[in-house]
Amino acid sequence: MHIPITLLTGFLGSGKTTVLNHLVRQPELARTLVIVNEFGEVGLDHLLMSRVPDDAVVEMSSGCLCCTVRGDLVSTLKNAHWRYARAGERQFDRVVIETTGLADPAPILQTLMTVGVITRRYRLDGVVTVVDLANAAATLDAHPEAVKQAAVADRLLLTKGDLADSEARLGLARRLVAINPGAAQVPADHGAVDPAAVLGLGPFQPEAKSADVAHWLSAEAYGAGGRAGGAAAAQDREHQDDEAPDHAHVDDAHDGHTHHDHAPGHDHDPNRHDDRIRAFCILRDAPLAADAPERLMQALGELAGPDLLRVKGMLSVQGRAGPVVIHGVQHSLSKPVELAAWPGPDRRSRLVFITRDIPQSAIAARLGTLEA
Ligand SMILES: Nc1nc2c(ncn2[C@@H]2O[C@H](COP(=O)(O)OP(=O)(O)OP(=O)(O)O)[C@@H](O)[C@H]2O)c(=O)[nH]1
Repeated sequence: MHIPITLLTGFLGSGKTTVLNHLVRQPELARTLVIVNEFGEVGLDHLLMSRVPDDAVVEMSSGCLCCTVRGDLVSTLKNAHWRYARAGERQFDRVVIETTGLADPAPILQTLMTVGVITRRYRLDGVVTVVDLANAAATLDAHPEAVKQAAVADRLLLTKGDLADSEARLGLARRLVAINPGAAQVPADHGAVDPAAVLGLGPFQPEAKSADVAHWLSAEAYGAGGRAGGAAAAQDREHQDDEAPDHAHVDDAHDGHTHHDHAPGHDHDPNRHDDRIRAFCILRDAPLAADAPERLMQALGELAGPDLLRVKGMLSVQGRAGPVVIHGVQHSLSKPVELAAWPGPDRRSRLVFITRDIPQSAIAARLGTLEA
């Protein structure tokens, strides 16, 4: 069984360590290997995590995780089996990696998704991005990496709500919806968050209920929900060029804080990095041709690069009982995997994209006809 890895990323000083300190005290994370990237000489995070058993923390001080220590990350994960074992038995069942603030998450994700010694034993469970409500607006304006961190997230944890007024909180929630409509926004005041809100986010868990796959895809948050199949639904939808989506996909199951934000269009400042971000869903009503997954992966391979921030898809393919699931981050694409069952009656193929500067029309043209 593959060991799930959660990537905890977020803006500088946003509260990642505070979140992690809370999480590692929860019983659900009792058998978790925490890998912390330290930057500079003072192992502050390590001190803050003093209650984590020493052998569960790997401190890597050789530099920024995204650029210089991927080799360390690979060897740490490769060796973890025997290094964190007692009497020959591995002492952890999951991994959380905390990245340095403002690290570009893409190279780390690429490492986790594509390096053979990792993918043989581990699977990426989810990307959790911590967003500091007090400072995020300025951070998003100043740092394209911050926008990227929000765009690749499966879940957004909102910290420092106590330091932001309600207008600022709402404005930021809307802005994050525009960047990443599928990622639920969960408050994490002073790091307090339900482990269920950050674990089990991936689509490939054997024990997962099939409904979780739909949750993972969140196509409805991209404007693809609530419509029956049929010819009228066959057209592609793009909501993002000029408008923010209709509603935030906010995870109210785990935290009890529900915001159903209705997001109008956002201001258009050409200097804002997030104005280059587009989020859209491409739908296909009819089952796709048997070779569509391969053709799709080839087309996505040509599109893959720094501007393909995130793609997730659930495909209906002729001759397959369950949906075929794909996903990718920038340069890295997962292999298509067939799931045992559909999560519900909606059997349309759905592909959700978050891109930078790539319009839906360009993607649709590249994908071409995938139907039989
Ligand atoms: N008021 C308030 N402060 C918070 C909250 N969450 C975290 N903090 C504080 O924010 C500061 C930064 O938190 P850290 O957890 O160190 O942030 P980090 O993201 O790990 O920081 P770097 O690793 O340096 O990027 C600390 O002083 C925390 O106590 C919150 O919800 N409210």
